[in-house]
Amino acid sequence: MLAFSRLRSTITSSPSDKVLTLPKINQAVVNCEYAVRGALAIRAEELREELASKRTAHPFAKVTSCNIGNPQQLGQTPITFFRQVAALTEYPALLDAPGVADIFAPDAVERARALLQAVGGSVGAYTHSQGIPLIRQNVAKFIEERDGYPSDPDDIFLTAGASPGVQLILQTLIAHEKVGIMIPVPQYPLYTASIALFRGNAVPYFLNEEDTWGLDVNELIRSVKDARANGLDVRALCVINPGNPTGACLNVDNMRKIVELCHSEKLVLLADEVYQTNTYLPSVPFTSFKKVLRSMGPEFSSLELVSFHSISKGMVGECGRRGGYFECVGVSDEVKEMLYKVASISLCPPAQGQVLVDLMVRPPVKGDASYARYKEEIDGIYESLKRRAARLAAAFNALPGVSCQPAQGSMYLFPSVTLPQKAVETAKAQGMAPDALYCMELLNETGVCVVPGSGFHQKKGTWHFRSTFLPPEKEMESFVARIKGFHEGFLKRYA
Ligand SMILES: Cc1ncc(COP(=O)(O)O)c(CN[C@@H]2CONC2=O)c1O
Repeated sequence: MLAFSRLRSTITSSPSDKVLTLPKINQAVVNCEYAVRGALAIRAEELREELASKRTAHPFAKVTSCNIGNPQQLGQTPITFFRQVAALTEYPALLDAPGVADIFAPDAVERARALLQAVGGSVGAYTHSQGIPLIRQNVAKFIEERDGYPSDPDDIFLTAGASPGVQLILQTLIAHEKVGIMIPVPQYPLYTASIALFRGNAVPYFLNEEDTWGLDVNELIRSVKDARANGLDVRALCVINPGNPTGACLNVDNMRKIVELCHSEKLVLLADEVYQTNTYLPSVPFTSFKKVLRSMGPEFSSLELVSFHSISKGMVGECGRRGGYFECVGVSDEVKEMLYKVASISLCPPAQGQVLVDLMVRPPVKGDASYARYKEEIDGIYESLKRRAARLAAAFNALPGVSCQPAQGSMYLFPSVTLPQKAVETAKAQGMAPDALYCMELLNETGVCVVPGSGFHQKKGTWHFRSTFLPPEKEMESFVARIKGFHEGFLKRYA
């Protein structure tokens, strides 16, 4: 992939001949930013190309992408049952081929037949724009069994990952340029990028690092009142639980207060719950906002809640397949029809992504032929994530000037780093954030790609970086040693 800077320099015709020039295109496109795949990721790709072509020597043999929660890029094995079903739906001739039983489990063959029937015979066909009805029914059943409250398949929209679902809701909410959407700081930049793209206003509320990145409802009240006092039409509150980049998990009492606030301030609650199975502390298990909302009784039933989920995270990690859903409750039928209309412009979410959503919400159960292997694989990935989270947090905390909250959930650590004044000044002279300088030098020296905290927004005067804890366990010690060596060298260089 050509880095954008190099690509731009190859265009030779004069800008006046062109329509597609930066000054002329939609400035919302120019202004939006998505740090997870920003300058660091572009540089990482350049380094990958240089290593592959052996054009340039580097003090490392490979680039380790810890900038993105992409488990299978770092060696995580896909779940066997999921891939067996996907393979059979992709090539139905296998279903009746001789010897099929020697390779595929009987319940995989059975599920593939059922899914092929549900998609009308081929995963190559367009599906219903809201998603295959059978799969939406299974999602609703999953939600009911998880929460203990009814879920309606007509409230479920299957999507090409959670991202397009989030963007559809934000686009629908941002009716004019004074609309405000409350987002956590630090936040996952899908939100700030999309709000900018749709010309809305990000209304920050600050998470409390000293309280393991807790969400103080008084800060929410301050945020919404300040924004409204400044003339913004604040319409929604986005909560990421478990958090990205912080990994923080909300407790039920905190969630009840958030629901009460949304109800009293007439805010749509956007609950991003893509990491709902990535929780590592028994003291803070995952509870959905849907369950909390319904448990609070009919007084709150009018609250508009949109909850997002994805096949990209958890122990599934099927990011590239593009599957997910959102459930919208308390939303009027006429607005749901508008959501359907916009969804239908893109025709349908990927059929194979929908297949994986079905498998995620309806995995093998006790007594199924594939259950033992499925459980062993899921538990193995889960326990390994827990160990890696703890190991890397301890390694970061052992670095001078670094403080890292434990990962209660998700796939990331977000340590704060105290940077020498000389580094701060050097960064500013180079027109970059100090933590971006730190991350770029880390990448160039070790091949480890992380994301600077400035890409997630952070409290003024603090510097952070976000790293996944996804490197394979067998590489973790060398990974930690590389970061430790760099960090000590960086402090010496800028002492
Ligand atoms: C909180 C959150 N919401 C939504 C998404 C979108 O996921 P899908 O569109 O794939 O369903 C992500 C992806 N996480 C990004 C991608 O990897 N690292 C990140 O921070 C996320 O972290």
